[in-house]
Formats: sequence, structure tokens, C-alpha cells
Amino acid sequence: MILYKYQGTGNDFVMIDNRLQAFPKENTALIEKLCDRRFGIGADGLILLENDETTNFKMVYYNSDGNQSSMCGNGGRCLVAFAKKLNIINNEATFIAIDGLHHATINENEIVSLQMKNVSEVKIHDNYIFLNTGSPHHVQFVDDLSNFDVKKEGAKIRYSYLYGKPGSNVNFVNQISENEFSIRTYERGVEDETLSCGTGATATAIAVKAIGKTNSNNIIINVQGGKLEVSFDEENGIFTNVFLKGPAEFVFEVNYEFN
Ligand SMILES: N[C@@H](CCC[C@H](N)C(=O)O)C(=O)O
Repeated sequence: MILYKYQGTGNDFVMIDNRLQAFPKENTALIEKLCDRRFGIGADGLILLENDETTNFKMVYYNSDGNQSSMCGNGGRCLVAFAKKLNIINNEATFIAIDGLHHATINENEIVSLQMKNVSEVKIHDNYIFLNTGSPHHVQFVDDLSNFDVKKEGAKIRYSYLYGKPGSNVNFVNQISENEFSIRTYERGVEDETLSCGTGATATAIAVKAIGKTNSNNIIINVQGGKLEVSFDEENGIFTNVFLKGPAEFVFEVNYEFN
């Protein structure tokens, strides 16, 4: 089977064209092995592109631990680029994912802009914010982001009483200017820091607006693997027309034999 590797600001994925349902998707150990950086191809997650009756395709997302999970923003952007490579779409797509319908466009520089779900609930606490942008996200400001132990502190929060068994992704944030922020993210299901998280960047942009750290509706989010842009409309605490924009790049393809 031909497997493809894509990355979006360093968040990397194994992509599989599963329109013929040939991939053994119940095989958690196989998915985990394919994502393993020593024994497999290596990735933060694995994504199946499948047929859908009413949209261009369906996205099925697995974390690198082999388990199916909630929405992946960077993965969704990479899947749109993959659908273009497979000639399923040209520069526009509508697809279905676990959190509902998504629209996306690809511009002349191959930058993918993906519409994310509307957000109507932002829980603001004394020193953190929690919201769901397709996946659950804890957002917390820290003083020295570069030297922060994201894996250790992220794991503490992810497994804390705050989020119980399902857990949460955890974003640590620093403000750079009125509309620019830097984040580092601990991802559940990878159980480590990743170089970028699209739903995390989206959650951070909405959170900083919700708590008044910015007046902008167009926010740059620096991640460890590059730059993402998040824009939205806001009315009475409801965030609509939420778009996540950034590069989504093909890395390589390989003919892989399962055993
Ligand atoms: N990397 C992703 C988020 C993937 C899902 C997450 N690990 C979870 O299980 O909640 C992104 O780009 O959004």
C-alpha cells in the first residue's frame, strides 16, 4: 500500500487513501507502529481519506498512540493538500470530519485555509482558559516560554483532576505584540510536545480575544514549526467564521508492506 507523509508547520502525519477500505483501521498496534519514529514511518498522527456521499471526502484521524481521536486542524489542512494531489479536488474542498462539516481553500502559494467549527463556550478561569475547537484545549500564559518544560508541565495538567479520563491538550502561551502570540503545545494521544497544533493555535487565538489580551480578529500564532494565522468573527462571545491558515506540505511517499 502506498503511504504518504505530510506536515503542516512541523505537525506530521501518515496519509492513506482509504477510498477502497483496504486499510485495517481497527489495528491500533499497526497505526501506532506506523507513527513510531524508530520502528515505523514516524508521525504525530495517521489520517485516512475516505469516501463520503455528500462532500468531497471524509477525514478519519488517529493520534500516534493508535487511537481514533477528535479533530486535528493541521491534519485537516494536510488532508486537503493530499486530496488535491489525488485529484479529488482542485483548490476548494468540503469534507466531513468527526466534529462536522469543513470548508477549505488552497491559495496560489499552496497555503491551506481551513474553516474550523464555531465556538460558543469559552471557560475563563483565574490562570487558564478552556475551550473546544474540535479538540479540547487548556490555554495558559507562562513567563519564559522558551525554557518551559512543556512535556512535564503539560502532562501534569493533561492528567489532572481538571480533565479526568478524556484529558485535554495543553497550550502554553506568550504574547509578542497586539496580534501575535507564541505557543508550545502538549498533545494528548502523542503524550509529548509537538511542533504545532492547529486546533491549539485556534483555541489560543480565541482565548486571547475572549480575555481581552487583543482586540484583533486576525491573530498570528508562532508555533515551534512555523507560523499559523487564525481569523474569526465574534459577537456576544460567539466565534464564527473561524479560519486556520498555514502551509501543508507533501514530504514523501513510500510503498509499505504490512506484516
Ligand atoms: N495536532 C492536532 C490535534 C490532534 C488531536 C489531539 N491530539 C487530541 O487528541 O485532542 C491539531 O493540529 O489540531
